[in-house]
Parts: sequence; C-alpha cells; structure tokens
Amino acid sequence: MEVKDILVINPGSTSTKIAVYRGEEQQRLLEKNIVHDDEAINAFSCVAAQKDYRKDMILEFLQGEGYDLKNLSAVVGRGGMVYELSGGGYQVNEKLCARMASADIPQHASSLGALLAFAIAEPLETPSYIYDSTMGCDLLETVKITGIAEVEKYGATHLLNSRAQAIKHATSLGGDYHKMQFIVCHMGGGITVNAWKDGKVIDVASYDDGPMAPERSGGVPLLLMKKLCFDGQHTEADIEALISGRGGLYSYLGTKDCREVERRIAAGDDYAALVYEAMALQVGKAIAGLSCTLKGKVDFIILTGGIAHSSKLTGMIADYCGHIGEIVVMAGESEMEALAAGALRMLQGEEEAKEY
Ligand SMILES: Nc1ncnc2c1ncn2[C@@H]1O[C@H](COP(=O)(O)OP(=O)(O)OP(=O)(O)O)[C@@H](O)[C@H]1O
Ligand SMILES: CCCC(=O)O
Repeated sequence: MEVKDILVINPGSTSTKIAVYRGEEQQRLLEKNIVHDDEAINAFSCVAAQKDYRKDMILEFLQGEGYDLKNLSAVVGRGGMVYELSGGGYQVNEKLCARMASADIPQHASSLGALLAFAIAEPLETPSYIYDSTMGCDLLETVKITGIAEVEKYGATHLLNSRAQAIKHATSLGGDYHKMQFIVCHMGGGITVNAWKDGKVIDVASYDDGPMAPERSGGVPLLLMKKLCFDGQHTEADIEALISGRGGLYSYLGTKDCREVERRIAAGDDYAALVYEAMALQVGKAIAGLSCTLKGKVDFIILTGGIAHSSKLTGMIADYCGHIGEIVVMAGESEMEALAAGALRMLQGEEEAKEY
C-alpha cells in the first residue's frame, strides 16, 4: 500500500508532542510540542478525562498549519499503562481504549496515546496504533514474584526510547540487538532501568521500586511507606503524588530540573550535592541489580533521556557501576521517530499489529 502521512502523538504529563512524517522516507513535515497549562491539566479528575482537551489542541494546530487530515495513512500514539500488553505494536480498538481509560491502571499520561490516536483516526476511517507501551515488557516469571502472593510485579518502563536507542547502538556495532544482552537506563522526569535479552525486556527497575528520579520517589522501605499511608494526614492522591510528581529530587530540593541542582552544587550547596549523589548511587545499584538478572553477561549499558546530557551525572553513575560493562551515553530521546517507524512497519505488513 502507498503510505502517505503518519501522525505521531506522544502525550507527557505536561505536554503533548506531535509530528507528521511523510512517506516511506519518513520525512518530518510538521512538529510541535504543545505545552499544557498546569492548572488546566490539574482540573481534570483523571488522565483519560483530558482526551478532548488535548485532541482539540492537536487538531487546532494541524488546522492552523493548513494540514489536510485526508493525507493521513495512520495515527500512532505512545502506548500506555495497560498491564496485559507486550512489546511492539497494537491496533487501537474500542476495547483497548476502554482499558486505557480504566481507573484500575496507574494514572499516566502515556495512556492518552491510544485514546487520542483513536479519536482522531476513527472519523477519518484511518488505522490507529500504539507502539511499545510503557507496560510492554516480557518479565521473567521469576521476576514477577514479589514476596507477597497477592501482588505480581509488572514492568513499567520507558520501553519506546530504550528499544530505539538499543537498536541504534547495536546497529553502530554492526550487530543485532536481539542477539545481545544489555541494560538501558532512561533518565527523564522519571528514571527507569531495564534489562534486555532476546530483544525483550526481562526485568525492570521502575519508578516505584527502582531509583529515585527528578520527580519520582523510586523504591522506599515498605514500613516507612506504611507509616505515611496510615498517618491520617495523607490521602491516596497525596501518596500517589509522592511516588510520581512530587517525589525524588523535588521532594528534597523543590526542583525537578537537574541543571538547577547542578548550579546549586557548583555554588557550594552541600545538601544538593548529597541528594544528587544519592540519585546516582541508586541508579548504579539498579543497574548492578539488573546485571544479576543477565547473569553478569552485559554487552553494554546505555544511559539515555534528558539527564544523560549531564556529563557530571553520567560520570557519577559510571563511577558506581562502570565495572559491570561498557557505559554508552545516548542523551535525549528518539520516541517520535520510533513511533513513526513502528507504524510504518505495521502499515507495510513488516510487523504484525497485535489486537488487544
Ligand atoms: N544539559 C543537561 N544537564 C543536566 N540535566 C539536564 C540537561 N538537559 C536536560 N536535563 C534534565 O533532564 C530532565 C528532563 O528530561 P526529559 O526531557 O527526558 O524528561 P521528560 O520527557 O519530561 O520525562 P520522561 O523522559 O520521564 O518522560 C530534567 O530534570 C532536566 O533538568
Ligand atoms: C512508566 C514508564 C515511564 C515513566 O516512568 O514515566
């Protein structure tokens, strides 16, 4: 089939990134990072309720650019927090949308990817997809055992960017990432670390059990968490915000911006230096833990995401875990290109679009 354009939608907690890629060459025609007003976002009762607000802003932008939606061959969104998904791509249908909007899954802006893609594509009778959902890991059965029989570990991670960077690095080595064993640590507002074998994520240190991050708590000793949960002062929403949104660096230093933390350290702020060192240590410990899942055979360790721009932090992490394998810094992310490339493969039948 002739591929015209692919609209890519990547919803984040504070912004919706969109881009239009043209044809098999994937030439980027348009792109925009729509930044949302904090107050507007906070006024919604849940993430799914933001769908029409964000959809209208996307359509307004495209209309303003004079873009004709009839040129779209597909719309692809970031995959969200549905536990049952595995890696790769899915066709979006009503059942998947209902699950992404359900209150039973963790609240995360990525779940809007399917809802927005479907809402825009459906009236155009155009296919919609998600690719590499945040929950699309293939955890080992042993990894799923938590220590409490009622609850099973799930794998929430930055799968999309991790796979994109791993493919890039493996290709630069002249290899196939399916045949390599490695660890990817994505460091943005949240930090997640994942272990890869046979082209799949088999273990994860996530934002609720892994390292602290600019706005995430990471794993906190359970008895201390129990105390906070039952102290009569914290609501469920407060606890959720401490885990994701107001935890991590923000909780200690009142900022989520690592550049600001580094400015404070340079100005002699010992407390900022202590907290930043703790974050580097926790990342190093997560990488070391995952090297155990890979039984010590680690071909490389990729540090990626916005914070990987900091040579200070990547140096501190390498200091803790450089003995485990070669550290490769790939700052930033390639999520938009990865979504477009996934959609193109599905449109062309090179990769199966799974059905939920
Ligand atoms: N040059 C730099 N040095 C240090 N930190 C940086 C630099 N550039 C960006 N950062 C930090 O990267 C973080 C944001 O990263 P990024 O933009 O990848 O996150 P995000 O997209 O908001 O979240 P996520 O990646 O978790 O979805 C911020 O803490 C920011 O301060
Ligand atoms: C859930 C994976 C991405 C994140 O931590 O935000």
